[in-house]
Amino acid sequence: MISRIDLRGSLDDPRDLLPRADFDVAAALETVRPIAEDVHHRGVAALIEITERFDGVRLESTRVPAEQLAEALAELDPKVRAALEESIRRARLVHADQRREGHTTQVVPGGTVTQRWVPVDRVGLYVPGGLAVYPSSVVMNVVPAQEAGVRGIAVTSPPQKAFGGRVHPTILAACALLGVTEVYAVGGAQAVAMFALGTEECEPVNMVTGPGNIYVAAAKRYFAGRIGIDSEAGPTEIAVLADDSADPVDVAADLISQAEHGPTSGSVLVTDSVALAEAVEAELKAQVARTKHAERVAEALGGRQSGIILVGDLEQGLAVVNAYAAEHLEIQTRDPHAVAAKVRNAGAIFLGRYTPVSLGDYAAGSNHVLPTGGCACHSAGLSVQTFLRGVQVVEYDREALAGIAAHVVNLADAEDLPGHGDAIKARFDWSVPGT
Ligand SMILES: NC(=O)c1ccc[n+]([C@@H]2O[C@H](COP(=O)([O-])OP(=O)(O)OC[C@H]3O[C@@H](n4cnc5c(N)ncnc54)[C@H](O)[C@@H]3O)[C@@H](O)[C@H]2O)c1
Ligand SMILES: N[C@H](CO)Cc1c[nH]c[nH+]1
Ligand SMILES: [Zn+2]
Repeated sequence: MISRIDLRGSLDDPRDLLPRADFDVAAALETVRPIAEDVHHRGVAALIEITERFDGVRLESTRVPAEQLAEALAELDPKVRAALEESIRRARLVHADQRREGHTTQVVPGGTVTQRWVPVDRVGLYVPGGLAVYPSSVVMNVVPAQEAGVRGIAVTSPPQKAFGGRVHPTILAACALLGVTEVYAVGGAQAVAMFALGTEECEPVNMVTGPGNIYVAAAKRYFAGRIGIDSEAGPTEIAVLADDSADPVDVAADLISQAEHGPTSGSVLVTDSVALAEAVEAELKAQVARTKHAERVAEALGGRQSGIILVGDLEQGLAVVNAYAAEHLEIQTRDPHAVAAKVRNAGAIFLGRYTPVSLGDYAAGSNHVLPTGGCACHSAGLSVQTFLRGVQVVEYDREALAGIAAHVVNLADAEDLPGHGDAIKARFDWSVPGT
C-alpha cells in the first residue's frame, strides 16, 4: 500500500526525496514523431489508420456530424444536464471575472504605450477519453476560451469502442450545451497533430489546450512554437497538508478520489501528526476495498508517485509542498488561511474540510485543467488569460520622439547597429546635441 517517507529532523532539500510519477514526456517524443509525420503527409487517411490501431475504431470521418451532437443532447440524463448547466454557470461567473481591460500608459507628453488583450483566433481543445471520460473537461476548456472571446473553437476527444466508435455521448452533449459545433472523434498525439497541422477535414488551429496522457503531452511539446500550448497537464495529483485536526476519513477519501483517475495518479499526504498518518493509512485500506475502481486506485497509491510524508512541523510541511508544487493542494489544518498564505507553488489550493478537490473537479467555478508533475512552480492552470495575447500599441508624436532621440541613437551605436539610429535621424534635421 502507500509508502511512508519520514522527513522529521531532516535538513535536506526535500526536492530529491519527493514521490514523483514516471512521466517521461521527452522519451514519448519518439512515439509522437512518426505519428506527426504521418498526419503531415497523409492527413485524414493517417488519422483513420492510427485511430484504428490505438482506439480499435474505424472512423468514416474524423468530424462528428451535427446530428450526433443534437441526438446526444436530446438523450442526456436530466440530472446530468442540470449538473453540467450549474457547472457551466459557475465556471462562467469565475472566468468572466478574469477578463482584463486594456490600458494606456502615458510615458511622456505625446508618448503612449497601450496594452491591448487580443484573443487567439482559433483553438483546439483536447478532452481526454482513455481510462475515463471527461465531460467536465469540456466545460473547463471551452468556458475560458469563450469568455476570452475566441471565435474559432474546436473540440476533440477519442472515439469510444463501447459507444459504436462515437465520442462519448455526455462529451457530445456538453459540447452542444456550450454551443460548440465543431467536434472531432480523434484522441492521443494524432489529435494534437490534426489541430497543429490541419487536414482535409480540420483547419489548423493557433493553440491547443487540455489535459491528456503522455502522448498528448508529448505531442503538445512537439508542436509547441508552431502552435501555442497550455501547461503540461498530465496524470492527476493531490497533496494534502494536514495537522492533527484533520479528519482521516475525509483525507483518505480525497487521496482516493484522485487516485481513481488511473494507476499513474499521485496522492500525497504531508503531515506533522503520526496519529493522523496512521489513521489515514487504516482508512485507505478500508476505503480502497469498498471503492469501485479498487485495482487502479491501489496501483496509484502503491506507486512511487504516492506517499505519506511525515514532517516535524507545518513550516517543514510548507517547504515540502512548495517543493512538490502539486496540481491540487488541500490544506486541512486548524488555520488553513494562514498556512495557505505561505504556499507559493500549487496549481490550485483547496481550503478546509468542506472544499475537497472533487468539488473543484466539477462545480466550484474554478478550472480543473492544472499543471502537474511539478510544473505548478512555473505554470498556471487554464484561465481566460491562457487564450489572450497582450499586444502593445505604441504611439509617439514628433516632440516625444525628439525628446528621446539622442538616447536611442547612442544605444544603437553601443550595440553597433547604426541603422537603428539612422531610422531616428531620418525624421529630423539631425543636429541633436550630446550624440
Ligand atoms: N491535469 C489535469 O488537468 C487533468 C484533467 C483530467 C484528466 N487528467 C489526466 O489525463 C489523463 C488522461 O489519459 P487517458 O489515457 O485516460 O486519455 P487520453 O485521451 O489522454 O489518451 C487516450 C488516447 O491515447 C492514445 N494512445 C493510447 N495508447 C497509445 C500508445 N501506446 N501509443 C500512442 N498513443 C496511444 C489513444 O489514441 C487514445 O485515444 C489521465 O492521466 C488523467 O489523470 C488530467
Ligand atoms: N481531477 C482532474 C484533474 O484536475 C479533473 C477531473 C475531471 N473529472 C474528474 N476529475
Ligand atoms: Zn479528478
